[in-house]
Amino acid sequence: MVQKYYESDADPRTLEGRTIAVIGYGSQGRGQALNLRDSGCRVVIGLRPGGSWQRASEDGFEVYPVADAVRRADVVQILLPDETQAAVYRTEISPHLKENACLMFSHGFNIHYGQIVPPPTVDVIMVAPKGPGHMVRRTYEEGKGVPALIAVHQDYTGNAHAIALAYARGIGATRAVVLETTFAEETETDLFGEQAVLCGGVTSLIKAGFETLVDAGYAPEMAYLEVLHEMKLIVDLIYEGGFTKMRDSISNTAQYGDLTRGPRVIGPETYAAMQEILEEIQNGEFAREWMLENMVNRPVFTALTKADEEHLIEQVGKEIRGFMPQFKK
Ligand SMILES: NC(=O)c1ccc[n+]([C@@H]2O[C@H](COP(=O)([O-])OP(=O)(O)OC[C@H]3O[C@@H](n4cnc5c(N)ncnc54)[C@H](O)[C@@H]3O)[C@@H](O)[C@H]2O)c1
Ligand SMILES: CC(C)(O)[C@@H](O)C(=O)O
Ligand SMILES: [Mg+2]
Ligand SMILES: [Mg+2]
Repeated sequence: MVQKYYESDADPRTLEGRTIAVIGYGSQGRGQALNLRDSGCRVVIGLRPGGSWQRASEDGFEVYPVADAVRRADVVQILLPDETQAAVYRTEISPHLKENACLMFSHGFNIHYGQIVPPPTVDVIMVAPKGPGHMVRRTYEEGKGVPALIAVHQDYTGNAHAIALAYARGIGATRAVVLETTFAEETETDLFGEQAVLCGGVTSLIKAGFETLVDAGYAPEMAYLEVLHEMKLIVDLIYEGGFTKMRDSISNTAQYGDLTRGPRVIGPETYAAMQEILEEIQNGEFAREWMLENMVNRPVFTALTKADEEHLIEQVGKEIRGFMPQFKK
């Protein structure tokens, strides 16, 4: 069984007197930094001038160029985009890391695929929230937490595990649950989850349902409510109580259709595709493709993003959400 940790397993005193430099102030950087500060930790932010700098200052943080933040820090949490971490690490982080410092990640990509090789004189750990950064913050503000994974890649000081647990507590994760893992397991399962199920799988499923209804002559607004808007309401029930709770809430007609038709949509072809996607992650092919895509200025990433932004479902969604009070800021 996987090792699980809760609030009482983490000692917040482990981080007392230590300065945490959060490098990057985007989705995870902002969420984690604000939670850590509210949990009593000393946090500074490392950034390049521009974009997020002003936001971090407005939120009341001391913001420094990356190298200066690293020089001040006992714990360096790298929350830059995965594809820029190695370059920034080489030029602005590695030369300034203190001996005995703790280098941290929220995703194992750069360590697992050998893009960053830290010196032996630092701890290397991961605290990876299992949720988007905005939810890491929102859930903490509600007094709850988003679960996280922790892993130790290198334990130079003998303190690496205690720091990971204390950090996980600082961002609110021990209010939910923290699981022990390895960099390899986190990297491979995280990439698989986002590609095949959470992001790639779900958006492709929604799009396929929407296009099928619209192509058959049904109103796009109807199709939107049916396959996108209601998705959240159904998933909320699954989230709260598994398939059983969701099926308790839907009609018997829906449940019979679910049980008999679902496997026709996600059939052997999908299982085979999932297997292939997992193998590309395990053998490094996806990582290589993503790194090369970045070297040539991301033509595929940009074109596919634009095509989806222009999809009818996005236009209809924007209009429909505009009428609904729950989406008004
Ligand atoms: N987005 C998520 O919810 C999520 C969830 C779990 C793990 N992660 C991991 O967290 C890490 C951060 O991802 P993110 O989605 O929060 O990133 P992001 O793109 O939202 O934010 C990146 C931040 O880094 C800054 N930045 C970019 N290039 C920089 C440079 N050269 N120098 C200095 N600052 C620079 C940006 O201004 C921004 O503040 C990644 O390892 C990712 O895999 C993300
Ligand atoms: C939020 C996700 C998808 O779970 C994360 O893994 C990411 O890469 O953004
Ligand atoms: Mg993830
Ligand atoms: Mg991910």
